[in-house]
Amino acid sequence: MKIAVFDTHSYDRDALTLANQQFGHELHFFEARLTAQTAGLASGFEVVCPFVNDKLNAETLAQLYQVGVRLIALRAAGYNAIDVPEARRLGMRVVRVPAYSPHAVAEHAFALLLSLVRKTHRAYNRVRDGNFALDGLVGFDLYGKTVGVIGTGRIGQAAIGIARGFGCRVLADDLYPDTALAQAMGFEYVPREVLLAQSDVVSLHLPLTPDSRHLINQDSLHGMKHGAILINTSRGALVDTMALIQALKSGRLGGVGLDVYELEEGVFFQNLSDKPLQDDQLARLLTFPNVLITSHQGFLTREALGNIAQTTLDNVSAYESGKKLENEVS
Ligand SMILES: NC(=O)c1ccc[n+]([C@@H]2O[C@H](COP(=O)([O-])OP(=O)(O)OC[C@H]3O[C@@H](n4cnc5c(N)ncnc54)[C@H](O)[C@@H]3O)[C@@H](O)[C@H]2O)c1
Repeated sequence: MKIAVFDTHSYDRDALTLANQQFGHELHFFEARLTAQTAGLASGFEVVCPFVNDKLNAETLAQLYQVGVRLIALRAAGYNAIDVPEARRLGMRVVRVPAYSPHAVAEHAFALLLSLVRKTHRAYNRVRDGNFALDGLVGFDLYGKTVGVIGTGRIGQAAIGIARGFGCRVLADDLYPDTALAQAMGFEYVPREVLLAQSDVVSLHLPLTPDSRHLINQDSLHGMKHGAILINTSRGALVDTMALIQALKSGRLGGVGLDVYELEEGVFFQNLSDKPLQDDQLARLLTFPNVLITSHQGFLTREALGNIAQTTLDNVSAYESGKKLENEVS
């Protein structure tokens, strides 16, 4: 099938082109993000392939429908940027890649955590500047500490496995606790307030939904242990950024690792290095020495990119041959 791939970067093109040798679809790559303004580029395509921050709201969907698009093959897991009920109302189907490498994201969460705990992001710059002093670089052992994991799905479970490997006690919270899993992996489900109050590290691994928006807010931040570290590799809007900045200013939090950010759309995935940063909240976050931000790269491993490409093209082939769409968003 002819597929219009939006928001394409070199790593998407490489992975999709390689995987497509086995499928034989006709791939057209557009660098533009998919919006109401760019939806016209999909004219003549029955399938569009957007990425995680492409905003498929009612306006964009109407434009896509008008130019003949009938399948949205999202090459990501989280579909919070797509108005799925509206797509269904128009008669368009939405497929996604529910799992591609939970380890990629969980390992990235720990990359952020370990850097913050041992201050390697600061040590790296110091040593390169010829400063070999250690003052201000005192960290702490992860061994024996308590890690709180919110969301015990695929990525949460991978994160729990890593935390257990470090010798951490793990507390967890999920809408649907799996006690057999907890027993097998050696962790404990507790009410969220208890998790926040007892954890030295809190890591978020749940989807963004109307219920989970600003789950970490002024109240929950006050309920966290003094000096705790917060890691968010899930979705930016799980955290109220203004409240986070206040908690950092007051010194309550020991560190924050973010791979996602509430207002990342239009900033993350772009090279804006020759322009003044327009987002004052992001600029403020970047001033804290104990904040480490990456630009939504949790998924960016060779394994994950290969799996994303494979499942995306497989989803399109299933649609083309009228098979059941296993990865349809309902
Ligand atoms: N940084 C990245 O590159 C990247 C890549 C992939 C996924 N993600 C994010 O990670 C999230 C988790 O992915 P996953 O594959 O583990 O998903 P999953 O569906 O396997 O697990 C999510 C878990 O969260 C739980 N949950 C849902 N709402 C909750 C709530 N309000 N409170 C407590 N628990 C709740 C669910 O019951 C489920 O167990 C995705 O939704 C996505 O936003 C980020």
